[in-house]
Amino acid sequence: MTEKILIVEDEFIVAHDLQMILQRAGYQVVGIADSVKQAEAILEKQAVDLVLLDIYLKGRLTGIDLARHLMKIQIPFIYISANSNEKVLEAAKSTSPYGFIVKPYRDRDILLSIDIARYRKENSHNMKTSSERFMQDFIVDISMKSLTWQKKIIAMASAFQPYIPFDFIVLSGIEKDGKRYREIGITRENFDQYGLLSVSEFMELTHLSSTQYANINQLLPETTTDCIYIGDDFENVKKSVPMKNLIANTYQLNANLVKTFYLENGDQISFSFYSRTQNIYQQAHMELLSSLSATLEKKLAHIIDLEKVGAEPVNKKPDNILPPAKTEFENIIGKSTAILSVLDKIKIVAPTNTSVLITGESGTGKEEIAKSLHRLSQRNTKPMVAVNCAALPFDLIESILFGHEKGAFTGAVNTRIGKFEEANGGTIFLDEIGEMPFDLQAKLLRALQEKEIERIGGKQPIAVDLRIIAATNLHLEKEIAKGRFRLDLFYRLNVFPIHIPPLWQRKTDIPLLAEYFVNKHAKVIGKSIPSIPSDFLDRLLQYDWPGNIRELEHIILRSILLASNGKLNPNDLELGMKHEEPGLPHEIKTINDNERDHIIRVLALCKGRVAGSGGAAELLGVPATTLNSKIKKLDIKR
Ligand SMILES: Nc1ncnc2c1ncn2[C@@H]1O[C@H](COP(=O)(O)OP(=O)(O)OP(=O)(O)O)[C@@H](O)[C@H]1O
Repeated sequence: MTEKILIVEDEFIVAHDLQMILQRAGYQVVGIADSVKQAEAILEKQAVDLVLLDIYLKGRLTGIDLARHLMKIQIPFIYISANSNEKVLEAAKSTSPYGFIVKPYRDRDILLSIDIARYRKENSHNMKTSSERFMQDFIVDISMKSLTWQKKIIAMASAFQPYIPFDFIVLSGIEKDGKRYREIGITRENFDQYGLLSVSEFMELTHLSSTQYANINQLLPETTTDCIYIGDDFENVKKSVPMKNLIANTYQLNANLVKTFYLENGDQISFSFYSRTQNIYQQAHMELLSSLSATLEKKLAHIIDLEKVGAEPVNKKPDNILPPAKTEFENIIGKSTAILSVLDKIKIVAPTNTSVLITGESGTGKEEIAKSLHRLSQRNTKPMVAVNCAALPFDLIESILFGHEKGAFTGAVNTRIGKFEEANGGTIFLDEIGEMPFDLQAKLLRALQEKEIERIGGKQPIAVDLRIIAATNLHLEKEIAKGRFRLDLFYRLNVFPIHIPPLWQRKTDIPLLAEYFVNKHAKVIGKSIPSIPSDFLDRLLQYDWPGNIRELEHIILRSILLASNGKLNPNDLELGMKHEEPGLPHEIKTINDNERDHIIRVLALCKGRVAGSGGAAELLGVPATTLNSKIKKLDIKR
């Protein structure tokens, strides 16, 4: 089918140039508009598959205004603008475009961006239908299981979580007579661990007497009208509905989505989803619930037994019906809202073929997330090949990625298979993608789009079937604004972004991580550390963790090495966590001298051990072979 494209551009010459490019490539141009008003008139009359959109147009309204309308009516669009400064990009980004082309452009930039937009559209469509299908099947399935109503509710909540993230749900039932409310709360305790909360337990938690509770509830109970409350709307609804205010304050919640289902027997069941994450609920969440309405209205009566809700005691302990988190994410420790939402995202995207861009500061666990994505994908029997783009020698990078033929250049004595071919059928993990040389970014983009690579000196392209996961600790939009990163590559990679927050934003994970690292390293080192003293933990919690989880792990490893009589000493932490004040040191050392001194200090700490767990190489975060060659080069002697 020929895609129908609308051009919204106020410069006549540019608009006609675009039209020629598109028509030559076989696209149908359904119109050219020079203002938002004119574009809206065409959109009303014509079916349009894609809009090419300039930012500054005739009239008061800009392309960004039209973009908001296009978002609503779900028509993909690509910006074409001469303005690529950070501010414009930020505003454009908030409208979720499918691409951004900077003027002046070449014909192939336009065509490539349309290909990328098509890729993104197919992905979001597949993701939407697969989540709808999954939830439909799940609801039917769980309704037929012979489980208690409590277990069924928890199973359903847990299935909803990746698609409609929440920290708390209020389930309200209104029976046929319209009078009696049945209410129950669902709390998230951990990944795939939920607890049910009865009204009396909620009263206990909030120190309210039944009269006080009844007063609040009678004033205005939890609402049942379908609505999304985010930002100011959430603040306002808290003021007008005291029950919402109480719930939000009790669990530090910041957004709410309400959806009611009308059962065949006349009962109504309403779901009020709450999240700690601000602005999290969007129209897409409501649409997913609406698409499930028919199934839910038929099946909910077999899942939630309103007669029993409120009449029976609920489980106090978190219930756990699905396989425990350990089997899925055993390498990722943490139960902060921030890390749980990362795990939810992994769960959604892992089984698909979608490209993922992982962002986060150094040492936040980007590589661990990439490993989980691969492990939970259908490609897990094939390799995941990791490439650190920052560590590749500039002149060899192309050959390392794509391979070369024998004799392709001086020194190419044998044919060499590149990382892309090595990862065929599996996943390629491009770490530190922001460091990839600009020229090579075009080749990478071509490889991704055309699904084929060319070895240096090769005569024919080689087909590769890969899933790409990229990671960066750079702000890629800033790199784009500085002209160091390709905008089109960014759009191709950033199909499903996962941001990992730094450790200081999820300090609640520190005790769990500390316990995990103490157990992991004490065992290998052969020391018994039965517990973590509270003063040691307090000290860890006070620190601001500029180096994230990697730094936490190293500091704990070093405290274990220094511990005597099986007791971790908070004073040992001082050593590791002290930060030099910025500024010039008294004595200016060469880089080599500095490196030499640092290695000597770490070797002394590890009693001269280079390799293995607890060895200097591990503490320094380099392979033992690298450290050995540095020791030799820097002439470090025992
Ligand atoms: N949630 C976690 N649970 C347990 N270990 C973790 C977690 N996150 C990270 N780690 C550990 O912390 C260390 C650093 O993680 P990782 O290498 O994945 O970080 P990164 O973000 O890729 O760093 P960089 O940007 O420097 O490449 C690793 O040893 C990893 O196993």
